[in-house]
Amino acid sequence: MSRSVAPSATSSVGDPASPGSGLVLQAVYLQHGDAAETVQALDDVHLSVQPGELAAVVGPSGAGKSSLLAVAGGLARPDRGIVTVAGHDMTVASRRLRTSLRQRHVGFVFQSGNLLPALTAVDQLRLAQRIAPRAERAVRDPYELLTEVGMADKANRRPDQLSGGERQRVGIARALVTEPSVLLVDEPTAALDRARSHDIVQLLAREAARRSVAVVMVTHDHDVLQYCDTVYEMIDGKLRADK
Ligand SMILES: Nc1ncnc2c1ncn2[C@@H]1O[C@H](COP(=O)(O)OP(=O)(O)OP(=O)(O)O)[C@@H](O)[C@H]1O
Repeated sequence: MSRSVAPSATSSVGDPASPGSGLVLQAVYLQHGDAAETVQALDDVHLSVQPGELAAVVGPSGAGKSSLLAVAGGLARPDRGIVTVAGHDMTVASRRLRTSLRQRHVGFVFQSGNLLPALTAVDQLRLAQRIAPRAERAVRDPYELLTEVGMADKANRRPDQLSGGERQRVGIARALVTEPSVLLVDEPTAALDRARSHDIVQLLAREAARRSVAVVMVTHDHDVLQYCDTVYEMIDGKLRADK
């Protein structure tokens, strides 16, 4: 199965908002810059990603994809609009409350895994558990998760003893260890060859479905879109759906 990205006529996409589950963005605007020069990074963005769904976002450099992830994860506050994660408002004024909501409900996976060099794979997961809010700490057995992502036999290796694809697997397991409702994934295949890229995105699709996590993946890799439930294209801050 292969999919192509065909922009729709409007920038309003996704199923109707369903507060209480997954990720919902409604009429979200975000500007960067100052009075002298401003960039409309997000321009009336609507998006709804259900639990268990893997949604891909493609688009040219500077289109607003990272801004979308930042707003979805509560790292940035939009100028206008609504962002909810598992029914929780991520646009709340207090930075402290946003941080707490992010720790409880959002997981991030970065381009290169973003692992700590000195820690073994299993310790990366243990540390994530330790710094999570109390309620999320003991929810998953790190070894069980590493087994699930195919890394059981390398649980005691440090990042420099792992391949790029293996580091990415550990990064995914680490993001899932606190059982987030939403997983935000930035270019997970950028450093991988074709076969490893397919493995990683298939793993994301499987984990999204198995754990009922709403996953948003930013990617330039059109080759892996076949594993995604939905594909969106971002251009000049506007999000459009794949037909
Ligand atoms: N802190 C900032 N100050 C000013 N402009 C910014 C800032 N951050 C991002 N921008 C601008 O906002 C727009 C969207 O940037 P963003 O990083 O979201 O794009 P992107 O689609 O993720 O790009 P890439 O694929 O290159 O990572 C770009 O025009 C960028 O130059």
